[in-house]
Amino acid sequence: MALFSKLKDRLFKSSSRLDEGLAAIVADGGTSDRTAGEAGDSPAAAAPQSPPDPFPLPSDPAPAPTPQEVPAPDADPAAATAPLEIPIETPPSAPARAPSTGQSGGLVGRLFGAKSGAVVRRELDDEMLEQLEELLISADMGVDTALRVTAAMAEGRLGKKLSVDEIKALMAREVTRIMEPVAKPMPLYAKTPQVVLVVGVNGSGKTTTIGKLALQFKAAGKSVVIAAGDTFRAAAVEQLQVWGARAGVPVLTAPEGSDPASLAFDAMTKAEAEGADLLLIDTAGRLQNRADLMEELAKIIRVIRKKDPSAPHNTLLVLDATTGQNALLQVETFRKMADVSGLVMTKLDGTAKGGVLVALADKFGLPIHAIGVGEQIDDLDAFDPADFAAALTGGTATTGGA
Ligand SMILES: Nc1nc2c(ncn2[C@@H]2O[C@H](COP(=O)(O)OP(=O)(O)OP(=O)(O)O)[C@@H](O)[C@H]2O)c(=O)[nH]1
Repeated sequence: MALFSKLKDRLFKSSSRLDEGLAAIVADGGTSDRTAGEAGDSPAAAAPQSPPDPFPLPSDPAPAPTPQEVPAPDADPAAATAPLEIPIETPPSAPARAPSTGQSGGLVGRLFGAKSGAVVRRELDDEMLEQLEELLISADMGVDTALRVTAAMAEGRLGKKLSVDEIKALMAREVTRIMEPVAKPMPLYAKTPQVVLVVGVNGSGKTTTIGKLALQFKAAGKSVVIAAGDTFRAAAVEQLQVWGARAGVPVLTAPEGSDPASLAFDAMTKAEAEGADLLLIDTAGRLQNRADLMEELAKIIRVIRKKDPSAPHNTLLVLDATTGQNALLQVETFRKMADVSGLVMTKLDGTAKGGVLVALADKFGLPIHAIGVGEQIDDLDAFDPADFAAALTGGTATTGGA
């Protein structure tokens, strides 16, 4: 399945929450404008059961995101940050999903002109802005970011009448603006082996993400080695072996309970000897005992620097999007333990908390290298801000500068 359609389908929960909330906000004090050329009196025309797909995709499957080479003299940075070129047409003024109440003449039906062929618009005032803020906070965007987004939406528009679709498009544009600077694939360096330390709390999706990354790097022609650094949990090591086998990448393990730093050192030696391009090191994620974990990570870093003072070249923090605002705390905590260089957000499929990505981008500005949109090995996508914003808001894919 191509990237955007997957994201659009799977971020359904976030966008449906925003859809419903926006419909209610606009209905609260909005008035109908009958507009020429919009839905007519026929219920079939007014409340389409299958609205045209606002984001048609090319028939060819999209290629797996290709990691960016750094330094890459001929590389086009724009192409690198948006590895998938998906043509997006401007959708007609239809909601992303057919409003289920459209035929009943209920709230959403009225909004989308089910009976009257009219579009409901509401004047943008302070009260409406407050309601929009609350809606964004409920989608886990956080107070500060929600305020910033609504303030930008209001700029020059106070007193104007806006429809649900117009608000969605504005919202998507502001979200895109915030997200564009952080959409960066994980850089690849000329020096090998490139050491990638993968950190994050247990259950965030580290193992799965390492398997997915290994497959993508391998598909890009890189030789990859994985080190199972959570040596205290046999189950974690076994899982990583399963993912290594799926990706066709060797997984180096050490006896249960042995020193993870010593495994990391051995893995470096082996990766060097084998001329591997990348070494992905899994780590434990027991935040319950923060001091131990901090010491363990510090030791791994100390030891691999004996082999290569510039390592680790990337420290990826894997965050579970379903944890919502807690992801912000995890970033703060892991930044104290390691020099986090980028994020991978997992479980964006089926969460109503996708807004936390916007809060993360706004607060920390750390690159988002990839997003997990499912449990299968190919469910790791490059992060595309406009597609994300459209999927989150149910609005129109657009660029921040638009
Ligand atoms: N839906 C969905 N599930 C995911 C995604 N990424 C990981 N998971 C699931 O999340 C659960 C935990 O993933 P793991 O990769 O084992 O997480 P971990 O951080 O390695 O956890 P520990 O092994 O406990 O340290 C598994 O059931 C995965 O299938 C994703 O993008 N989407």
